[in-house]
Amino acid sequence: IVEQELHKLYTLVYVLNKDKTKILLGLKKRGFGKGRWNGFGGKVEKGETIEQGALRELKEESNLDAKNLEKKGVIYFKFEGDPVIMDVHLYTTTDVSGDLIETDEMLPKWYNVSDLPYSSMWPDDPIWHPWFFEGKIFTVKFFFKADLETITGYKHKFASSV
Ligand SMILES: Nc1nc(SCCc2ccccc2)c2[nH]cnc2n1
Repeated sequence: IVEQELHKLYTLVYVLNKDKTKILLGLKKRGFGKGRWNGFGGKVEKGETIEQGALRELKEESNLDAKNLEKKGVIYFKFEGDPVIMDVHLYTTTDVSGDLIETDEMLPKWYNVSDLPYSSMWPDDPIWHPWFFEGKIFTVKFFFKADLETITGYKHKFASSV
């Protein structure tokens, strides 16, 4: 029998300053990824596009409105024992308005891109961040153990620049 893969859509938005020396991260205060610094994002809901979901999550979690989002790729996460693959659609923006606030989801903080708190971030981040900061557009799939900590493998592709 052909086993169908189950996918669930998510977004992840990174706000950078104009000269891309600083990046806005949020410390997740509850739920999935609690205790880790990350971009802003979450589930894409019924009736919204992926991009609308990204804008909504950024607003809900930081109070920032992004004028436009730049698509950087998709990161797929497969966790051992869980049939559902997470499709995390990755965006950046340098064009935001609104007053940054702490929400019950996220504690925001600006970091120098050269000095990110990787020991308190997801273990895959240092693997794909270099591609991301080099402006590459990529897809990458990570295989995790059920501990949400151990990466057993990954494979990636770069989008053709054409
Ligand atoms: N950087 C990063 N982000 C995520 S989830 C981001 C999307 C999300 C999903 C659910 C709630 C809020 C946000 C990761 N998962 C496994 N490694 C990971 N790395």
